[in-house]
Amino acid sequence: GAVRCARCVNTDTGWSRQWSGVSQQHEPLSHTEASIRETTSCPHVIQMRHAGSMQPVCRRDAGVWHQTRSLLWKNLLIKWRTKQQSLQELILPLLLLGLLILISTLNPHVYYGGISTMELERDDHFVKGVGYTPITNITTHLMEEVAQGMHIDRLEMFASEEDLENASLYEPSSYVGVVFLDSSATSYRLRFPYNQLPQPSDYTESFANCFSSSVNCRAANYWYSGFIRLQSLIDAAIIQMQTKRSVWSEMDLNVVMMGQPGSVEVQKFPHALISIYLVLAFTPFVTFLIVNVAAEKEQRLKDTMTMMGLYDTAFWLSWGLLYAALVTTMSILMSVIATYTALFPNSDFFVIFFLIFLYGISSVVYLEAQGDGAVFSSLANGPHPLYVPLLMLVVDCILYLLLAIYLDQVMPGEFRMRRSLVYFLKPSYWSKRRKRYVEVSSVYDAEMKGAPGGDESIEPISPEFRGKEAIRINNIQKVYKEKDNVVEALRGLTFDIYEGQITALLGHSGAGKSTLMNILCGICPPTNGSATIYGSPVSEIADASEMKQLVGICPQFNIIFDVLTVEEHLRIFAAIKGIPPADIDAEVTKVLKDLDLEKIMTAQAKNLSGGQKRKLSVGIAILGDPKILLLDEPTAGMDPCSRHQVWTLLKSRRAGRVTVLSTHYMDEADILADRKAVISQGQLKCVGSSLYLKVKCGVGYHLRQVECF
Ligand SMILES: Nc1ncnc2c1ncn2[C@@H]1O[C@H](COP(=O)(O)OP(=O)(O)OP(=O)(O)O)[C@@H](O)[C@H]1O
Repeated sequence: GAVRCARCVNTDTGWSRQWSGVSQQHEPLSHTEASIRETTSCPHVIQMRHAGSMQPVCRRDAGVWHQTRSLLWKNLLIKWRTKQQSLQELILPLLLLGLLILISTLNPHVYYGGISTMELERDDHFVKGVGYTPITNITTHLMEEVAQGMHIDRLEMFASEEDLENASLYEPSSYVGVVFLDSSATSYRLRFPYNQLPQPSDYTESFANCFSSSVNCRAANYWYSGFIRLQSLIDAAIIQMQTKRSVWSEMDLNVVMMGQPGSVEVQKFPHALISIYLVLAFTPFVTFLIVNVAAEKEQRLKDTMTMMGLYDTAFWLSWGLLYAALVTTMSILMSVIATYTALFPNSDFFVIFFLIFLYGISSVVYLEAQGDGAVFSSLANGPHPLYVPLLMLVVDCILYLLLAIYLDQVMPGEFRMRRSLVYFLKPSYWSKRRKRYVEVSSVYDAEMKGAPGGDESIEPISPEFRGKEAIRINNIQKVYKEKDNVVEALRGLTFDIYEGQITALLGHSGAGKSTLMNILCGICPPTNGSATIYGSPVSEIADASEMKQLVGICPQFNIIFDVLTVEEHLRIFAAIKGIPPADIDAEVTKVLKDLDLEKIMTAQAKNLSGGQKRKLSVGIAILGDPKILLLDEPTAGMDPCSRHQVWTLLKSRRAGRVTVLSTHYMDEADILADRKAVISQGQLKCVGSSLYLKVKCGVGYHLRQVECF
């Protein structure tokens, strides 16, 4: 490692000092000095090999946690600066909770103390009149006996049950009927007014009255309505008739109501609302989280950050941790409020907190209904132990997280490489990738083997650049397929891009420049052909964080978070790129100075002009002084002064690096680029210096002289 590092420094001293991320010395070092210093501070080395030479590069290690911290800070800033949205997230659940508490207070639980076993008082004055049917000697005899025992005011006989019913209509509340069902009158039916006996539901619904007094207890109505007395008297009269022996005088009729422990009547309405409430309370969090994540995906910020070396884990963690903190805070607040008010007065704060936090409200309602509340003792006991929903909810959380990560990988959207459906089963996914040298055929190889160069459109490269093919593009084709439309964006491009040169891609709109850039960045895969960066296929760059850190990307669109300032952008992207925290200040200051962004460093991105936003995107690309710069129309929308600043910057860092930019401006390509590739309708027209292009393709200005007579 030491020897390789020394070579890496020898390639370009200044660049290597920054890449090692340790030495901040700016005065020139002799190669020997630099070698000694860098040897000790270069623990990581990537093997980058290309046709005939091998060039190791020190790599930075971003680290998931380092990135997560920066993104978390970014998310906090976004939340802070979009206060209105954040307030909605926090206030809505609390407002709803207030409403719920109000409803609970207006519908309080009813608490009943226990009742002891008691004998019901004798009271049989309810039966005023009794009618019976049919009229026979036996029934008349029986009912006369009964009437004596009941002290009934009126005893009437009816020919049919229908007549008896009609008569009862005049005295609906106290008229009782006895209907004998057989000739021996041993079987009979008692007809009592509906309001004098308990309904089947009274046993559960009106039980509460039994605690206040036995008179109001509907269950005791069998006694107080005279039902039991009448039944017993008829039975006694039948027995007497059958056995010729009076039993009524021997019967002592008493009713004892059994005692009952205390209970709580739970109001169903507020508790039904609680389940709905929890769903609603967390809805703003879910909504805004989706909005935030979707916005970053929609604006291709996530994909671009991924191409700059962002770990997916860091992205998900940064949002996940922020929202976990918000949900935790909200759950604590809700639990405190809920346990200290009428909502869950019997429950333990911590258990309620866990349940709210993990969304297990149904169990709380159940336990509150039992009068015990959700307490620690109910975690493992009872018919519905709480640990079951708690466990299920934890499993839910893990499952959803894994699902989010999986879907993000297999359905990444338009601007990222799609992984196979079973990518996690492949050993290559779990093993850390090392760069491999992949031989691709190229113009240069063909020349070296003595084969004729053939293609007149490609200017032969000067000898000092031979063996410095950093990017090799081999017969790349890209076809976009939409429903009925097939667009051939690139039709077999083959050329090399050299280290130490600035290469410009020129072409009209729709020529395929951005497509080629995206393929080189690894943002989209080619349909056919291959491209390699220092021998590594670009498809591997998407999987290799070390390689991503070699490449600085400025896509055609701006990589901008509206509410973050220029300086904050640079700091956050510096962390994503793995620049050590100690070096970030210096690196950010350098970029601000180089691009003259110091005056607007505290301005939020949404307030920048188009050209300023573009400058910021270029600044982000050059952060960390990457070995390879891929800039898609970097100066679009910039004023002449800013364009010059960018040109100067790119020229100053040309040596030892690979710079590729696409542009519409011929003057820009002329001034800046050592080599220009002209692309038209997805095909390469010409590659070479300005002079070569002028000679071969007639690119540039033509002066025609016409003689006039
Ligand atoms: N996602 C896409 N889906 C379908 N067609 C696309 C897509 N991206 C690009 N194209 C098509 O591919 C062709 C090349 O587009 P590309 O953006 O690469 O051109 P360009 O040279 O960068 O143009 P400009 O200079 O205007 O940016 C165009 O015809 C374009 O319509």
